[in-house]
Amino acid sequence: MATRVRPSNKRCAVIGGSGFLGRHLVEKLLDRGYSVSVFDIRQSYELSGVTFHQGDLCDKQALLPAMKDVSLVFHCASPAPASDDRGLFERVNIQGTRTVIQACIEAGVQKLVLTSSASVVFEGTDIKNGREDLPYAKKPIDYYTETKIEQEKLVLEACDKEKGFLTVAIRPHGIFGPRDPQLVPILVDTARRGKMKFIIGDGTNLVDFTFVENVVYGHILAAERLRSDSPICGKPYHITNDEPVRFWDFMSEVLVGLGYAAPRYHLPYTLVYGLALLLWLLALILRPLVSFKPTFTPMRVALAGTHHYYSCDRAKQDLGYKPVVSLKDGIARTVQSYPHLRQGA
Ligand SMILES: NC(=O)C1=CN([C@@H]2O[C@H](COP(=O)(O)OP(=O)(O)OC[C@H]3O[C@@H](n4cnc5c(N)ncnc54)[C@H](OP(=O)(O)O)[C@@H]3O)[C@@H](O)[C@H]2O)C=CC1
Ligand SMILES: CC(C)CCC[C@@H](C)[C@H]1CC[C@H]2C3=C(CC[C@]12C)[C@@]1(C)CCC(=O)C[C@@H]1CC3
Repeated sequence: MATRVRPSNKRCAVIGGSGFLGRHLVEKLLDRGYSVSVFDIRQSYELSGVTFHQGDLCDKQALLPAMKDVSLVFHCASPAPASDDRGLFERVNIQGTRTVIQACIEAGVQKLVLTSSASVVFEGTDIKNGREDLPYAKKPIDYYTETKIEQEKLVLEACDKEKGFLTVAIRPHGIFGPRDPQLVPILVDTARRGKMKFIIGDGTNLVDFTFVENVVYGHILAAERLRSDSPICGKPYHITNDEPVRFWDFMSEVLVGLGYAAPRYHLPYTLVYGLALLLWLLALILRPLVSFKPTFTPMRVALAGTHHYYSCDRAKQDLGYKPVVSLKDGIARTVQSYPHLRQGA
């Protein structure tokens, strides 16, 4: 009888390992002595100790070789939230996640850690110190969020202690840090086009921004604590910097750090949201004729003008989580890492 190689505890796969969070996770896993197999639609770097498998996660046959002899899988791939391609989100986040689960089970993987999002409970209105028991958004703000909800449900429902397949979901919020492709680049692009002069609302809304290394730490703690006798099986966990900050203070600190002026003039939230909605509708109607992408989408306006911060007490209690990098240090390291985005560069 052929003996099955028992997957090594220190061998894992990162789906989405070429992306912003994925690559930081891979680097930390290597530091901690793991050998890593990366599965991604693109290969963005080379690193010793990492085996790359390029492919679409919707393709089980492509996934299986990346999971060979692997006991632990991190799934942090998703189309970019800025896309408005509903079909793509459904195919990758929902069908693709089903395929990931099937491939894990077929390959004998024991643990699956999903990168979900705290936004799965956000409907565009204030959330203050939201806990994990808030209901999923009934009216998600976009297709990205809609499909992240389904994705999280699929992964958590697949947790099966009897079969030895354990799952957990990490819900980060507003990840930032070196190599982030969206938050700082979008902010700087908006500033360079002279559109970062206005504060939406009164500017006092509190938001979580989470330094990427804290998000990575939360993932690794969850993976290492995931055992059939632990309380974390099949549960979601908020991972934040645990330092809610005024949205506009955070934006101003990054902008000023990079040499741009901080926004100063206030605009009423409802006015900007209404205009963003109108523009979004216009873009939809005119899509067959002209294609334009408004800067202030309803989703961005909602994120910029409301409170949305989350409690990470559950992660502190069950995972022993505590942020490893403060917001102040995270911002300083982020600003330093973008010399090419400085004013005048
Ligand atoms: N950034 C944030 O603020 C937050 C992110 N998250 C979640 O964290 C995770 C990582 O996000 P982030 O690192 O910012 O995103 P990135 O876009 O940087 O990384 C995602 C990676 O997945 C790849 N990918 C996309 N589709 C497929 C596919 N079909 N098959 C294989 N690989 C694919 C992407 O390739 P390509 O770039 O070519 O599409 C990219 O390399 C996501 O699940 C996201 O939902 C949650 C909360 C906040
Ligand atoms: C144009 C400006 C008013 C705002 C520019 C900054 C935004 C690009 C970012 C501010 C909050 C960010 C955020 C996300 C993406 C980038 C921002 C909108 C997410 C939607 C990314 C994916 C998630 O799961 C949730 C994030 C919430 C915060």
